[in-house]
Amino acid sequence: MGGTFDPVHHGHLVAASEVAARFGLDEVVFVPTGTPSFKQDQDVTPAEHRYLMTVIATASNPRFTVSRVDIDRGGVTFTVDTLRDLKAARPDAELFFITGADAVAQILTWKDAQELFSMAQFVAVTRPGHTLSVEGLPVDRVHVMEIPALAISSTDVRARERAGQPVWYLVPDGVVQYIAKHQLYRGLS
Ligand SMILES: Nc1ncnc2c1ncn2[C@@H]1O[C@H](COP(=O)(O)OP(=O)(O)OP(=O)(O)O)[C@@H](O)[C@H]1O
Ligand SMILES: O=C(O)c1ccc[n+]([C@@H]2O[C@H](COP(=O)([O-])O)[C@@H](O)[C@H]2O)c1
Repeated sequence: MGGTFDPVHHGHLVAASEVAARFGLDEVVFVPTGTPSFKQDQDVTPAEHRYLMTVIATASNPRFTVSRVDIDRGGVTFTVDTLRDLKAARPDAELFFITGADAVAQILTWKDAQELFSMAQFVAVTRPGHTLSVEGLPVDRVHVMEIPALAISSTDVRARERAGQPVWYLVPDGVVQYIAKHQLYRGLS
């Protein structure tokens, strides 16, 4: 599952769990972006914080792991590189790339877009207020999956932190504590 995870929240975790159940996946690898390609105009929290929060959030699920490939590669993150690195590490695996329908809606503008569809199947998870137009996308390689309505976003979590509002139960307890310990999101949008 690819995302900026700034921070990871229960919407991401429910989505990963639902997709794993629907497609019978052995493992869901959370891959926090290095420098997200479409968020270069935004302040993004340093990758090590996003990575550690994702490790904390997924630690209790034996099928959830976290990969550093996008962080360690450095530079702007492109999914074509993510998939190449994951495939190199697991040559026999059939890959499903999970991310939000809002992101998949723009997939034709991603780097090496046509190549992507031969490297993995794509699962676009929807959340309240986001739908996906599948026009122009190969229907046998892109699956849309509705996730039980969890209107949680990282943007909202950051805004709540900034405003001194609680984020308990929107993100895992360990992530609440990590945010407080490192005083994240006090000055970010
Ligand atoms: N509550 C949710 N339900 C289903 N999918 C979600 C939910 N929140 C995020 N996603 C999807 O997960 C993918 C990766 O998430 P990302 O790290 O960008 O989180 P986000 O909450 O969308 O962040 P931000 O608000 O900062 O844009 C996104 O493409 C997004 O659409
Ligand atoms: O490869 C690309 O060109 C590309 C462009 C935009 C987004 N992505 C990927 O889509 C996923 C969701 O991105 P984001 O910015 O919504 O967190 C994440 O894994 C990104 O690396 C990939």
